Amino acid sequence: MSQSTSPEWYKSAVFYELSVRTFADGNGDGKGDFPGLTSRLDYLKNLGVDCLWLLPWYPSPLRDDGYDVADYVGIHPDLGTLEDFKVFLREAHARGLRVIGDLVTNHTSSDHPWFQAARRGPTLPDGSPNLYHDYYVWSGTGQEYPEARIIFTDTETSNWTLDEQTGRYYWHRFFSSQPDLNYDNPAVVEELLSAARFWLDLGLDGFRVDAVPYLIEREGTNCENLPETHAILKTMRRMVDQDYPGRLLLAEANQWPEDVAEYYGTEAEPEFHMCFNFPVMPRLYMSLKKEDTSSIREIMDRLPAIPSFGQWATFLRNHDELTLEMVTDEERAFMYASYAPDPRMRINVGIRRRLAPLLDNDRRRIELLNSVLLALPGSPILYYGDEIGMGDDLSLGDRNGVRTPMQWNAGLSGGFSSALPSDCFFPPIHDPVYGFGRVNVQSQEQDPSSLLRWTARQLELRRQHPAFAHGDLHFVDSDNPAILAFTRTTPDETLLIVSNFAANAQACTLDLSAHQGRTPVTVSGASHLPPVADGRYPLVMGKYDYYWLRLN
Ligand SMILES: OC[C@H]1O[C@H](O[C@H]2O[C@H](CO)[C@@H](O)[C@H](O)[C@H]2O)[C@H](O)[C@@H](O)[C@@H]1O
Ligand SMILES: [Ca+2]
Repeated sequence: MSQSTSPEWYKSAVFYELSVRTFADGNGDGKGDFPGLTSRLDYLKNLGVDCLWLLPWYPSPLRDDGYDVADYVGIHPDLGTLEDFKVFLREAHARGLRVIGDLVTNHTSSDHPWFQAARRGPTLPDGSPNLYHDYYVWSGTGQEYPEARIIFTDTETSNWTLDEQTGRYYWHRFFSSQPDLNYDNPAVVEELLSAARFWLDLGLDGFRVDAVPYLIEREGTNCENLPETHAILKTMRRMVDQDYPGRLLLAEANQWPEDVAEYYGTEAEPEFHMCFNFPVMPRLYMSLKKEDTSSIREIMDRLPAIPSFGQWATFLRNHDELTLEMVTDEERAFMYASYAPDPRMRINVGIRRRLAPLLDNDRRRIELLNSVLLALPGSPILYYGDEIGMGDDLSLGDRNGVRTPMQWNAGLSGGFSSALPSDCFFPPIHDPVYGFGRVNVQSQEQDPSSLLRWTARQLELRRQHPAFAHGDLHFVDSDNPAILAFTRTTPDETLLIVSNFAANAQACTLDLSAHQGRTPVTVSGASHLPPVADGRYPLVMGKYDYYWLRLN
C-alpha cells in the first residue's frame, strides 16, 4: 500500500501516539513489544490513521517511562530487538503507515554511560581532560540560573543536584535522574545528530523532539527559548533537509503562541515542520465547562502566521498530564476545580486523567471535542485507547495512570498479553465502567454505533475533504458564545464547522454574509440545510451537537 509521496505529507496526516510497552505484548511476558505492535498494525490501518508516534523505545532505567535514555541507538530489551524494530517499520510502511520516534534531546538518564563517565570529574587521574564531564552542565555552588522555573514541581525542589562523586552540582530541568546535556559543547550536538541519523538511516519518518525549549542556559534569563537553542535546532533541520528530505521534525515546546511559533523558524532558515498547539488544548475543555468558546477563538487568533511548510499538531490528550502551563492562574484554578475534584487527579501543573473520564464518559462531549480537534487547523494526534474511550488508573504513580495497557478484548488481561494481569507492566483496567470487559476494541468493532466506529468514520470524512487539512481558517461571528463556528476554505471548497459547547439546546444566529446564496450540506451529503439568504443565518442546535457542513 503506498504512502503519500508529497514531502509535506504531514499536513494531511492523522497521527496516533502509542507506547510500545503498553500496546500489545507479543511474547507473553506482560510487557508490550515490537512484535506485538506489528501484529496490531492492521487495526491502526483500518482506524484510518496515517502516522504512528512511538514513545521512547530506548534502553532506559524507566524512571521517567523511557524519557530517561541510557542509549540513543538501542532498543529497550523488554520491547524486542533491533531486528524486531526493522520488521515493524517495514510492515508499517507496507501498509502505507509512517512512523516517527521520540528524540529526547534535553537530557539523558543518569545511568547513561556519558553521565557515568562525566562523574569522574573535569580531569582524569592521568591529568588529561575528561571530555565527558563537559557533556553535562556543572556548577560548584548550584546557585546559577535562579530564574529557571521547576517543571516537575511535585518532585523536585531545585534544578541543581549535588553529585556526591564529584562534589559538584549538575543541572536538570526535569527529574534529578535526568541530567541536562550541555548544548554549548559541539560534541553533544554531534552526538544527538548522529543518534538521529541512526534511526533515519533505518527508514524512520522523523521525530517528535522532546522538551526543546530548554537546551541552553544563560544567566539572567528563564533559560527557555533562547536564540542559541534555536540555532542548534536549525542545525538539526538542515541535516534533515539535506540528507533526509521528506522526514518530519515535530517540536514539543509547551509555550505561549508567540514563543512556540518561533520553533518553525522562517522560510529561509527553517526549524520544525510541526509544533504542538499546546495553548488551544486546555481551552477546548474550559469552553465546555464555561459554555463559552471565546477563549478558543482568542487563542487561535493569537497564533502568529507560520512559514508555508509549517503545520500545527493538535491534540486532546497525551501520555503526560493535561498540562495547564499555558493558561492564566485564574483559568488554571477553574480547570482544577472543574476537572480534578479529587486531589489524586492533580500532578505538577496539570491533570492526570484520560479523555473519557475527563468528560464523564459522556459520548456527546467526547464526540464534540474530537470533532473540533479534527476540524481545527493542524494535524490531529490521537492518544492510544481514547478512540475506544479507555479510562485511567489513579492508583498508579506519576503520569502512569493514563498509560495502562491497550484494551483489545474481554479476555485475560484485555487481550494485551497472555500473561496474568498481575504480571503486566501496568495492570490492565478492570473496573466496571472502563475495564476491558466493557471497553475493548473487539466489541466496538462489532458495534456500528461504537466510539471506535464513529472515530473511523470521522477520519474517513476528514480524508475526503482536504479543506480540513489545508483550508484557511475564518471564524464566523455567532451571537451565542456557547456556539463556535468557523470555516475552512481552499480554492475547491468551503467547510463550515458549527459546535455547541453547551449542555442544553441552543439557538444562535451566524453571520454568513460572506456566503450568501450558498447551501450548507452535511459533509456526508445526507442532509441539506436551508440556503444562506440574507447572511444572517439562524440555527438551533441540540446539546453538544456539532455540524460538519460543506457550503455548496
Ligand atoms: O523528558 C522529560 C519530559 O519531557 C516531556 O515533558 C513535557 O511534559 C511535561 C509534563 O509532564 C511538560 O510540563 C513539559 O513542558 C514538557 O516538556 C515528556 O512529554 C514527558 O513525558 C517527560 O517526562
Ligand atoms: Ca513482551
